[in-house]
Amino acid sequence: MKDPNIELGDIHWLMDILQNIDVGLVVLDRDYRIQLWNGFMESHSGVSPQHAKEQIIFDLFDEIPRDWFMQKAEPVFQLKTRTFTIWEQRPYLFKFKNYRPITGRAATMYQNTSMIPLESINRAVDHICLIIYDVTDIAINRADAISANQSLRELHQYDHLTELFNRPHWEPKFAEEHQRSERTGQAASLVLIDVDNFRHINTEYGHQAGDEVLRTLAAALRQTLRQTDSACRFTGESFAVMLIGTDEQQAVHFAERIRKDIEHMIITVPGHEISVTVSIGIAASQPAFESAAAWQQAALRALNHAKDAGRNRTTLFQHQE
Ligand SMILES: Nc1nc2c(ncn2[C@@H]2O[C@H](COP(=O)(O)OP(=O)(O)OP(=O)(O)O)[C@@H](O)[C@H]2O)c(=O)[nH]1
Repeated sequence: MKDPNIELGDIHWLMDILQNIDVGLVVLDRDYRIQLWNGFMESHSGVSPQHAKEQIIFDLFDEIPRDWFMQKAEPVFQLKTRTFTIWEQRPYLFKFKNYRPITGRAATMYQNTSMIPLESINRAVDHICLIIYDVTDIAINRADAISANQSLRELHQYDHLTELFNRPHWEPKFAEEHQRSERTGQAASLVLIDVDNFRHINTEYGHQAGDEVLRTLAAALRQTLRQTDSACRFTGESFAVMLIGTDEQQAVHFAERIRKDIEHMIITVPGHEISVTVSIGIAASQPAFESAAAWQQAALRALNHAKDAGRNRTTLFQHQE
C-alpha cells in the first residue's frame, strides 16, 4: 500500500541512508536467502550486495550456527515477534574484524543483533530484517571496568610489602574456618610465626633492610603453602597461617620445616648478609575454643612460650597449660 507521506524522492533518500548508516541491515527470505545487504555489511565482510544476493546466509558465513539462528528466527517469521541477542549472550553473529582505533585491543567486533518481522501486503511475514549494532566500545569498556574492579579488590586484600593477605581480609576467613571446624570436627591448625629480635635488625641494618627481610620470609612462606592454606601478615613482623585439614603433629612438622629453612637462609641486602630466626606458636582447633579470638589467643600464648624459652623454636599450645 502506498504511504501518502512518502514521495519518490524520499525513497531515494531512504536508500541512501540505508546504505550509509553505521548499522548492519540484512533482509532474509523464508529460505534464509539474502535479499538486502547494506553498505555496513559490505564494508565489514568484504562481500558485495551482488554477491550476497540470493545466497543462503549459512553458506556464506559458516560462523553462524544454523540451529541456534533458526531457533531465534523462526518465531520472528511465525509469531511476528522481535528477538534481540546481546553480545553477552553471543559476542557476535558475523565474525567481522574490529577496526576501531580506541578499542583496537578486541580482535573481533562485538555485536548486538535484532531480528524484526517484515510484513508483506497480505500481512504474511515472508521476510525478516537483521539489524547488527557494533557494540565493541561498550564490551571493551565493560571488560576494562571488570578488570579494574578486580585489581581494586585484590589491592584491598593484600599487604603491599609481603603480598600476603592483609589481616582485615584474612580474619573473616579464619572466623569461617573456626565455625567450620567446630561444626565438622575436621582438624585445622593456626600457626603464628614471629621474627626474633626484629627491632635489632631495623636498628642494625636500617628499616629498608628490615623490609627486605620481611619480603623474603613472606616469599619463602608462600612457597611452602598448599592451595588450601591461607597466610596473612598478622602484625608488623609476624605472619599467621591457617592450615586446613591439618592436625597438631602435621602443623608442628610444617612449622619446624619453615623454621629450619629460615634459620639457614642468608638474606642479602645492600652491604650486608643477614640471618634471622623465627619463633612459632601453634594452636590446633579444639572444641574448647569458643571463638576464633580464643583460638588466636591460644596460638599467641604458645608463641610467647617459644619466645620466653629462648626463641628460634616451635611451641604447641597445650590445653592444660
Ligand atoms: N622494617 C620494618 N619493621 C617493622 C615493620 N613492622 C614492624 N616493624 C618493626 O618490628 C619491630 C618489632 O619489635 P618487637 O615487637 O620489640 O619484637 P622483636 O624485636 O622482634 O622481639 P621478639 O619478637 O621478642 O623477638 C619494631 O621495631 C617495629 O618497628 C615493617 O613493616 N618494616
